[in-house]
Amino acid sequence: MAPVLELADVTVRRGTNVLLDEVGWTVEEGQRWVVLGPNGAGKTTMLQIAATQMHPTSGTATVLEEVLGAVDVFELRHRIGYTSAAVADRVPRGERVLDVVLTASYGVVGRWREEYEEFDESRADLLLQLMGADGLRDRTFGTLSEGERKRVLIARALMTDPELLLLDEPAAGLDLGGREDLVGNLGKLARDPDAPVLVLVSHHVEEIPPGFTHVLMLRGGTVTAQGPIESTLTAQNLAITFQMPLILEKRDGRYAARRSTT
Ligand SMILES: Nc1ncnc2c1ncn2[C@@H]1O[C@H](COP(=O)(O)OP(=O)(O)OP(=O)(O)O)[C@@H](O)[C@H]1O
Repeated sequence: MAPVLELADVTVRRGTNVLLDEVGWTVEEGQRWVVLGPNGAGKTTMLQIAATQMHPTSGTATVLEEVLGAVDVFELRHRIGYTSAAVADRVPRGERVLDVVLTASYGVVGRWREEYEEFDESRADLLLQLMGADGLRDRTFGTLSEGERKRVLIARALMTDPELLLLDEPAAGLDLGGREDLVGNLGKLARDPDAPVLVLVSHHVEEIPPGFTHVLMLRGGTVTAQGPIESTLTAQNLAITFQMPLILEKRDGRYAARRSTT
């Protein structure tokens, strides 16, 4: 089966800055990836390429078997669910939550004159329910807490029944309870064989939901480690990535890391 996502020697340059440096990465059907790295590592840039929001300066990015630069990205975007701080910023604050989810069907933010079927509304309601946000459907987006917004945006990202779901720091800004709820929901999604291929960007190993299968670590635009999570998510690889001696623990499918003082 062809990979869902394939980056080959992908480099992104802005002026003299190298945001990504000859990155190679292959994501296959059924896999659930976490992308870890410190601030400024290039995680968002990598996800923007996967989401077809950015093209590489050099190298080849193939998303859902289509090569970026040789395809109508607007058609391709329909097959990709994507949440990020930038997506959240584009949602009008006065937009009704149900419409935030519904409008994904047209790839727009802000409901205007599009027509929706009853089926679309039922699906949006179901997804809000799946994310534990069904009580919010008639609220406006601007009145939601940070955690509630994240849930709504993941429901939105799932609306088109995507083949690839890209989540850029979905737990950022959440309190402990909110993070645990989110990790629980993403863990359920990770274990669902019908769920899309998942890629989650995070700074923290504590945010990795159980069921995630692979990890890619990035520092300064360069991949420091990648592969199956069991063998690749090690204290040594984390220490190289975060440039700090670290202790890594795993318990009940969850990870925790802290600085080593020895
Ligand atoms: N347009 C640009 N011009 C110059 N440098 C840029 C530009 N966009 C991003 N960068 C730099 O590229 C690097 C990678 O940015 P990116 O947002 O991909 O990192 P990140 O790993 O997602 O970081 P964070 O964890 O802080 O969100 C950063 O140092 C950033 O300052």
